[in-house]
Amino acid sequence: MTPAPIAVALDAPDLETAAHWASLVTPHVTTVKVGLELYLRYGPDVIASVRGASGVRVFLDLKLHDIPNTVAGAARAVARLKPAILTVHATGGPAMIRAAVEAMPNTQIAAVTLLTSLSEADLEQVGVSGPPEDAVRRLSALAVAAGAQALVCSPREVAAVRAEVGPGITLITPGVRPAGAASQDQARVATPEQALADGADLLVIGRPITGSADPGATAAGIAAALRRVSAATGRGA
Ligand SMILES: O=c1ccn([C@@H]2O[C@H](COP(=O)(O)O)[C@@H](O)[C@H]2O)c(=O)[nH]1
Repeated sequence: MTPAPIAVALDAPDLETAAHWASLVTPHVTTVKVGLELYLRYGPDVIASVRGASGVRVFLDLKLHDIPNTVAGAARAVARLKPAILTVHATGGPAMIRAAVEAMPNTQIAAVTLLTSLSEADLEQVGVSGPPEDAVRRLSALAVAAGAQALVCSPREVAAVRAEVGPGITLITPGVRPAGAASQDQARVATPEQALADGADLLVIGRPITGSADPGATAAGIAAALRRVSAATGRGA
């Protein structure tokens, strides 16, 4: 069975757990994601541990956000780890995004638009007023113009972003929750089926898989649901 376009977020407290989750889900998904919790605790060695023998694609979600020179240096520092994807914040601006792109020619630089944990009210508090979709579209256009090959947005905005940037850009959506699952600290969410049908290329899913009794079986179940959407719509999977 072809693995589904899912990046499982390995937000684990220790390396053994992360590597175990990775081994359980890799038959069913294309990608595993290493974020701040694991990377800051274990450093670069974590990448080889989760990549394991399967050689699964690793998405390094460091969400870099600093002046261009510093981001370029940070990107060069992780380039040897050969992540498939590295995140930077779109609000770092075009020069910062371009610095990351130029520093990592063999990695997709994904610009995070607005964190999926932020509600419209939260966004208002940090000075982003109006529908989140408007700011997400604007940041997407800016990031793509600066060279980003991928964008991170919520599944609620993915159709609008696709309309904005066209077919050539990889759209990555965290904030994915199977029907009936708790949204936890995510604010702008949709189901895996909806995210794929609306144009997402890669669905980031963490706790609904890793917090389940059987992460391998849960990943397999979501992958099967995505294949059904794909068969019906011709999208992804
Ligand atoms: O806007 C964003 C950007 C990144 N993330 C990351 O995705 C996962 C989501 O995990 P869940 O357990 O499925 O909520 C997590 O690693 C975040 O750091 C995001 O959620 N939103």
